[in-house]
Amino acid sequence: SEESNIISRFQQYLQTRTDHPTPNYTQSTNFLTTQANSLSLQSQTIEFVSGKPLILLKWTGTNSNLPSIMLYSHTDVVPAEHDKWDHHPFEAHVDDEGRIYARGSQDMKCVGMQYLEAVRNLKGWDFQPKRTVYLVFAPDEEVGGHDGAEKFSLSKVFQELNVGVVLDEGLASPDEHYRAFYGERSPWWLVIKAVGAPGHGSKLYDNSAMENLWKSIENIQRYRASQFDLIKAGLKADGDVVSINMAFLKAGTPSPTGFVMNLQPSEAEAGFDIRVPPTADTKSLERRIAEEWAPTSRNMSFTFKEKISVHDASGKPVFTKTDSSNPWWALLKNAVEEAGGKIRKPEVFPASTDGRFFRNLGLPTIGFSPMANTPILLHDHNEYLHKSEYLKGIKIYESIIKAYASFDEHGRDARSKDEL
Ligand SMILES: CSCC[C@H](NC=O)C(=O)O
Ligand SMILES: [Zn+2]
Ligand SMILES: [Zn+2]
Repeated sequence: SEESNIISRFQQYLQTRTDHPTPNYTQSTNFLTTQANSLSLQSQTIEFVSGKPLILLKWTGTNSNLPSIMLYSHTDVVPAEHDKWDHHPFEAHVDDEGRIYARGSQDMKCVGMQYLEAVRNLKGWDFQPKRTVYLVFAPDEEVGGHDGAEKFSLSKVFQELNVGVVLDEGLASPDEHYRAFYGERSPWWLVIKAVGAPGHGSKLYDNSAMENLWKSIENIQRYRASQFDLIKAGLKADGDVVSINMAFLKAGTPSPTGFVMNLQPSEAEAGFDIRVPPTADTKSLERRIAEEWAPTSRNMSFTFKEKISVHDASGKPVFTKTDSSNPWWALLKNAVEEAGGKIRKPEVFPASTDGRFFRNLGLPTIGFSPMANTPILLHDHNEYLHKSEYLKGIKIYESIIKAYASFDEHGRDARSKDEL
């Protein structure tokens, strides 16, 4: 039946082994270009970095002067610990309830495939887009996007697409409302290091490396709790506070049986994943890091493994407007509603997506993955998406693509008057 063909195509994509650390992009590229050919979409494979292909598909609009629509997704997925799953993460097993289990079923092979299925249906109904629609399948997102989306966003190829609006990934929603994202927090990956005099494990003295680091961790923990309390009290959403979590601790003097127990080490280090909302007071956070978390007065220093600015080149916080200055937001919301979906108030994405590279250019970019009634399982064991939600999502994209591709005002110029 038609439905089983749709599910089987999704399974085939899920079965491509694009998991890190060694994604097989040859497999995914072959699959996607076969799909593109079956839909008579022009396809191009571009390697900004050798071995990391980006697939660009084009559905030409009747009015190609209008800025185009870019339907963006990444092809790579995070690793999966096979033995901790109920079903093999790359088999795409469908259980009796209709849940499709696979790494990438939520993040975000669902979205990439739903774009294709929606285009297939629209073509079948002879829908003619006014705007050109591009489908982009990019590599490298899960490891930072520098060899995929970033190079693409800065390329001549991209410039020539004259993109007016970008759709990228969002998150599943446990309730019946879809979620959409107009911005995202920026990762600051902080490493703090303490040094101090070594000494006998029995001795109480000031200024050991461990003590110096410990004081920082205590301070960081208090700050973390203050941010988390805002969420717990219902005052702020996940994406609206600064999150900070310890990623590693590195200290101690190794011995054949573990660590030397009666020696206080002369160096100690800890790493933190900090996420900073677009409108955060970054100056005060930087001051906090330098003066409280890694003060030189306590023999400490710090470096960033990653520090993505929350600001654009002109110093303004990066986010996409969702007021009347951005017609793409209202078009999306209405299109989702017309297809029978409900959409929540737009939010700040708590982690990072490739969408940031396009938002940084000033392009309206909305993060959206149509998965309602679904637990958030991205990067988790037993990631799954229910068949019926997947199929519903295709209808949602048909509606969005129809609305976007038919919109014939010069949307890009209407986007944010104070930026022009
Ligand atoms: C700095 S790029 C990191 C990208 C990654 N994205 C999805 O999980 C994240 O950790 O948010
Ligand atoms: Zn993703
Ligand atoms: Zn991811």
